[in-house]
Amino acid sequence: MGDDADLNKERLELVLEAAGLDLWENDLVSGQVTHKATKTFLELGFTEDEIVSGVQDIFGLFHPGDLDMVRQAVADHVAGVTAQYRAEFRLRSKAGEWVWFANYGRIMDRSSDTPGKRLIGVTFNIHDRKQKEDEIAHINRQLTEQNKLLQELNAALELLAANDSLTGLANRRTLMEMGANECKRTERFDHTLSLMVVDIDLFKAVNDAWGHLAGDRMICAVAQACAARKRSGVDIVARFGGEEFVIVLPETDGVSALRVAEALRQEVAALRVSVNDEGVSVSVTVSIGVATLHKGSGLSFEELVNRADKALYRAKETGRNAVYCADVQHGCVPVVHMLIDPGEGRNGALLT
Ligand SMILES: Nc1nc2c(ncn2[C@@H]2O[C@H](COP(=O)(O)OP(=O)(O)OP(=O)(O)O)[C@@H](O)[C@H]2O)c(=O)[nH]1
Repeated sequence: MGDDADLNKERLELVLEAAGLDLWENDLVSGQVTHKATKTFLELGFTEDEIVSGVQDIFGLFHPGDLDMVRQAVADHVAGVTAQYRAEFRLRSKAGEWVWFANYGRIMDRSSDTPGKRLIGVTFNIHDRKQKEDEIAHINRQLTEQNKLLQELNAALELLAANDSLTGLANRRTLMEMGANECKRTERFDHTLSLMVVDIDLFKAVNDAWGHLAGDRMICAVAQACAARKRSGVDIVARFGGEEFVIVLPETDGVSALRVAEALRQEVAALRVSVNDEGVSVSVTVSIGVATLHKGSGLSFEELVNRADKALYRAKETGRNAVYCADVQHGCVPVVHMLIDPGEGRNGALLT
């Protein structure tokens, strides 16, 4: 029998050693360590003589941030809440460094009057694993931050790719894409679509007289006036080229578009644009060409822009600061009707 016990003890020691486990036993009732976790203490840099023999003394080696969790894990197991006692924690080495260990244990006398007299378990070093977990967590945090940065960069790039950098309006590429979609909607749902091409009059003279910066200010001022007309989520306001803008007005017939264009023309004509920092400001006017698309016209968005452009040229030819309309329904018949306020002579001309 004694031989068997010795053999079993040897076998157990071999298994524990091979698995890197350190056996311990605590008497929770007396608070005494009844089998010391020698290997663990040696790993922590203590000598065998320095190994403490009170459970509270061992708790004194625990990291303050882990202690409550460990106590709770023991209490839960003693109370029968958990089938095993498990905990991961840091112990202070003799040199003062924190080393990660794990405990796995069980009350062996649960059915006795004083359960907790024999809490037996093993301790094993998990420092490398924890360090790797920390490294992975650190890398994950970095990746998350980098992803966030990439998303922000992508959003900024998308904005740059879609918008004009001077005015912030949609750029020509965005206009052509969105405009083509609006044309498809017109065909499919029989919605009337109007479009204006807005061009600053005699803009070169502003550049020549006051410099390009002043020209840029004028472009921005007119861009703002165009954007102010925009029905949010409906209209498209774009910078088409240098001093030329396009406004797409879905669900808008020719007469309504002419009214919008005329209001914009008047609003711009009332503007004063500051051309230097000395307080000098100049007036500005625009010529506007309007074209309207109806279902069945078969026109592409580009063709619609060209029509509005032709009306714009007419406005320029007749003296500028004017609104002209190309009636798409009737093709390119060169007939001019005065549509709005014929008394003024310049505005609201219908060009077919
Ligand atoms: N400041 C500035 N000027 C620009 C920009 N893009 C184009 N231009 C200038 O705009 C001027 C356009 O001149 P024109 O096409 O002759 O037109 P205009 O002087 O407005 O004459 P009309 O259109 O006939 O009334 C050119 O001198 C371009 O160099 C820009 O982004 N900023």
